[in-house]
Amino acid sequence: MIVTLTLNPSLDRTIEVGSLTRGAVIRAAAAHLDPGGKGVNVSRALLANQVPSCAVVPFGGDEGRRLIALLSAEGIDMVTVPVTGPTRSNVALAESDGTVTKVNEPGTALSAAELDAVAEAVLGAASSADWVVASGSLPPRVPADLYARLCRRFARAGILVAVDTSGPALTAALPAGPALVKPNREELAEATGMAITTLGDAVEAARRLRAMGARTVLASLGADGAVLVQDDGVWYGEGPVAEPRSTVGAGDAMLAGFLAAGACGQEALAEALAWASAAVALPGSRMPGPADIAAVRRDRIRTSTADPALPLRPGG
Ligand SMILES: Nc1ncnc2c1ncn2[C@@H]1O[C@H](COP(=O)(O)OP(=O)(O)O)[C@@H](O)[C@H]1O
Ligand SMILES: O=P(O)(O)OC[C@H]1O[C@](O)(COP(=O)(O)O)[C@@H](O)[C@@H]1O
Repeated sequence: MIVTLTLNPSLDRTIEVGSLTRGAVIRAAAAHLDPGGKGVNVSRALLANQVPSCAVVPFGGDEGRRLIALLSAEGIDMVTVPVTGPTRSNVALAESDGTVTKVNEPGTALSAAELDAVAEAVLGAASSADWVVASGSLPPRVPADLYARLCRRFARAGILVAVDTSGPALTAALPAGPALVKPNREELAEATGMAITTLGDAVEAARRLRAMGARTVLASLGADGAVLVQDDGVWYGEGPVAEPRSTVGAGDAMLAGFLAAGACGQEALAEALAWASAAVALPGSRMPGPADIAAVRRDRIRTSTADPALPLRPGG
């Protein structure tokens, strides 16, 4: 069973537009409201594919009640923790060329008592877990080493921890030896101080995260795919998507697919890419189900040992 912890969940509004012009009034082509936050999305993707998961979700205010209602409607198994501050809302502007601009609110601070209540909830839920996924940003004033403390606590219980976050929370978690980290290209560059312009740079940066303590690194590279670096090898893969609809949640779908496939080796990377490609073809942050994943052309998903010279798309 896979427990997810989302300390900073969100209501995710994805607004589809033709293209963005700053200062203009733009008529949206479509809009979607989804439950969100990275760990929540991992549980949503797992549920959509009948993989047992339990989401630990702090929630507050009318926004938080709306979030819980949306998750209940999807049938998510969850442990909810009421908190004082309102749950945040994030906005993603998805352009027709596949570009997504995200505006993520910081969220509201958790009191020490609320943080203890969340920790108790995740410790309780994790008693029968194989994995705990600590995913997403930390709310304001939550200590940056929180994920590190969870990693150490669960390591003592023999529970594997996956961390998907950024900035100081990621840097602080690495020495605690997380079993798996899932940085995107920007987070990989930020954590290592490297410029990531080729696949070789991504592999080297992932190797540096392993040297800092992570056991397995699944680094996602947007449209360029992903690279997997672990004890027994380095693999690269990509899953082209003919018409990208929304990339919001793609990384979370990737992480869910990787865990669902055993979190090790080339086959798990291929499955992760299939889940991510399926997510990108869906609107908003809708998580792909078996039919969406089956529709992904597996012949177009190529995994191989990494070619360091392969250039990545500019910017990324
Ligand atoms: N434009 C795209 N075309 C095809 N696949 C994509 C695209 N954007 C993202 N993906 C897939 O989703 C995965 C995660 O996307 P990425 O943006 O790297 O992570 P995150 O969502 O965590 O920031 C990528 O590794 C890739 O497999
Ligand atoms: O697009 P990604 O990186 O997979 O993350 C999707 C989720 O992350 C969020 O953007 C929140 O990210 P943060 O927790 O890092 O602020 C949610 O709005 C969304 O549900």
